[in-house]
Amino acid sequence: MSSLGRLHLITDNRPGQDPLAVVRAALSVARAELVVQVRVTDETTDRQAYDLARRVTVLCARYDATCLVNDRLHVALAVGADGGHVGADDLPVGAARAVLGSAAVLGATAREADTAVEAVAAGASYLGVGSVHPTTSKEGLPPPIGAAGLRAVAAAVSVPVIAIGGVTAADVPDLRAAGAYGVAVIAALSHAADPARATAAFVEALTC
Ligand SMILES: Cc1ncc(COP(=O)(O)OP(=O)(O)O)c(N)n1
Ligand SMILES: Cc1nc(C(=O)O)sc1CCOP(=O)(O)O
Ligand SMILES: [Mg+2]
Repeated sequence: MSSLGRLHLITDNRPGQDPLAVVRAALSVARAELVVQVRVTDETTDRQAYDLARRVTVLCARYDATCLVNDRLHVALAVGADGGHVGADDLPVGAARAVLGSAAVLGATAREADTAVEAVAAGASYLGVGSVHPTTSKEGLPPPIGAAGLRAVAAAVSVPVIAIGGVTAADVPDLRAAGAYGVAVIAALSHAADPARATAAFVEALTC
């Protein structure tokens, strides 16, 4: 069985957000079960992304948690992160694998079985699959694929499938039943009144 964490916290560094506070709270509860994916806005400079990713990498190391960097693989390499995540507008999966090396964790976004199989063949070690539900955290996405779409992708691959898009802790049982290994969230943790408590609800649902 894969040792990849089942709860993926994707950072939100939009104005008014405090990504490091959310990461600290989530790590204190989920510990090594947490994967933090450092995702920054397009307006964020590489220097700012580097500073955030460096801090997150240090925090994750204290808990033996995994730190990934979204899109900006040079930042992942520069801070010594565990790997990265790429989608359709980023480096192709094979190129990303070549950049990160064979030992890195490499996630790829997939919405259908055929692209999922291609991504795994090109070197993806897990897949981010969605959006399973409507989300307010990313614009311009195709319609949600639901649990049925997730099931079709999960049945086609043997790497961990991480469900993404409008996921709450209450959704976890259905998503696991559809083949999800874990979930990736922004709002459910970053916009929670109590991120530590919200993390605990996810951990319980993912590990029971
Ligand atoms: C776990 C996970 N799944 C999917 C995505 C989306 O990646 P991408 O399609 O490249 O979109 P951006 O996040 O870069 O806007 C993800 N980041 N993580
Ligand atoms: C970054 C991202 N990618 C998605 C995809 O479907 O590819 S959905 C998404 C946003 C997920 O945030 P929330 O948990 O707040 O819905
Ligand atoms: Mg991307």
